[in-house]
Amino acid sequence: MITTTGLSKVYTSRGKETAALRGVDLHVREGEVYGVVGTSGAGKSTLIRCVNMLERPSSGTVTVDGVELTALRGSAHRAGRELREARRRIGMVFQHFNLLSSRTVQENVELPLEITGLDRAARRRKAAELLELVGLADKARNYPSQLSGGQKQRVGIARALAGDPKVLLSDEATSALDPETTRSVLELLRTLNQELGLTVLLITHEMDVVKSVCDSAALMRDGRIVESGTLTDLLATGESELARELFPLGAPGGSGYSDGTVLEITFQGDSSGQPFISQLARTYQIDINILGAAVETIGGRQVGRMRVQLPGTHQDNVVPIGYLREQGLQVDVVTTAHRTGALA
Ligand SMILES: Nc1ncnc2c1ncn2[C@@H]1O[C@H](COP(=O)(O)OP(=O)(O)OP(=O)(O)O)[C@@H](O)[C@H]1O
Repeated sequence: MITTTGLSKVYTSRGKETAALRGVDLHVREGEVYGVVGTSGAGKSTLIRCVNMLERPSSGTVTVDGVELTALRGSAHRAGRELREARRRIGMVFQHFNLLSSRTVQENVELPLEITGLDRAARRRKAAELLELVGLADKARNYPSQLSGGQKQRVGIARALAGDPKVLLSDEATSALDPETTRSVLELLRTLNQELGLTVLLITHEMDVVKSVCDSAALMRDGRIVESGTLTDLLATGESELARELFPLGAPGGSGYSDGTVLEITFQGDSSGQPFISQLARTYQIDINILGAAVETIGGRQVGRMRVQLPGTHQDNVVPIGYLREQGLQVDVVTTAHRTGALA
C-alpha cells in the first residue's frame, strides 16, 4: 500500500546540507499498522512528510495505493491536480493536532471537505458521521479550547478521515498525551484500522505505542532503516534490536554469568502455554536456573521471553537446546562457559 524505494532527502539551509534520508526502502502492506521508531533526528518526520509529499524527496520514489506520487507534478505547497487528488486519499494526524481555534469542532472536520467543493448539507452530514465515529458527536459545537488533549486528537483524526483515505499517517499523534489518553487514542486507531481497513503508518519514539498497536515496525537510524519486519518475525530474530527494545528482560545477557550456558527463549502463540522448562529439566535431568522472565501482549499476541542458565558448556547443551527448538521455541545462546579444566 505504501512503498518507498531509495528515498533520499537532503535539506539545505544557510549553505549547510543535512542528509535526513539516505536511501529508505519502506514497504507497508495494505491493512496493517506500521510503526517507525528511532531516536531524535533519525529522519522519521522527514520520511512521513515525504510519503504524502509535504516534503519532496531529493531522489527515490514514493508509491501510495498504486500511484507513484513522486512522478506527479507540483511542489510540496503547490501541488498539481493529480497530486492533490492522490493526497486527499492520505489522511494525516499531527502531534499538536493543528486545529483552527476560531472554528468549532464540526467546522474543523468540515474544512477539508470545503476544499473539495462538497455542498454544505453533505459536509455537515459527513462531519457528523465522522464525529460519531471518533466518539465526539456531543462536542460538535464546541471550540478546540474547550476540549481535552485526547478529544482534540480525536477531532484531528476525524478531520484526517474526511477524504475517505485509505492510508492514515500519524506523526507522533500521542506524544503530547498522558498514558491513559494515549491508550484510548491508540485503541481508536486500531478500531479504524480494523473496521475501515485503513492502513496506518505511524512514527513514534515510544516503544509502548509499537507494542500496543503495530503489526510491523522499522527502526531508523541516521536516515536509514536498519531493521524492519512484522513484530512476530522481529521477536523470532535473536539479534533484533527492536525485539530487545520491545521486550527487554532487564540486564542484557553476555556479562555477569560466569559459568554455564545462558539461553534466551522466546515463545509466541501456541507454545506460550507449554510447561517446557519443567519438561526440559525432567527429560534431561538438569537443574535450570531461571534468571528472568516476562510475558506480554505484543501486536495482539501473547509473547514470552525467558532467560535461563543451564549447567555446562554450549557443547554440553546441544541436545537440550535442540529439544527446545523442536518445541517451536526461539532459542538464542547468550553466553556460554568455555570448556576449561574446572568445567570439563
Ligand atoms: N526543514 C529542515 N531544514 C534543515 N534540516 C532539517 C529540516 N527538517 C529536518 N532537518 C534535519 O534532518 C534530520 C532528520 O530530522 P527529522 O525531523 O526527520 O528526524 P526525526 O527522527 O523525526 O526527529 P524527531 O523525533 O526529533 O522529530 C535532522 O538532522 C534535522 O535536523
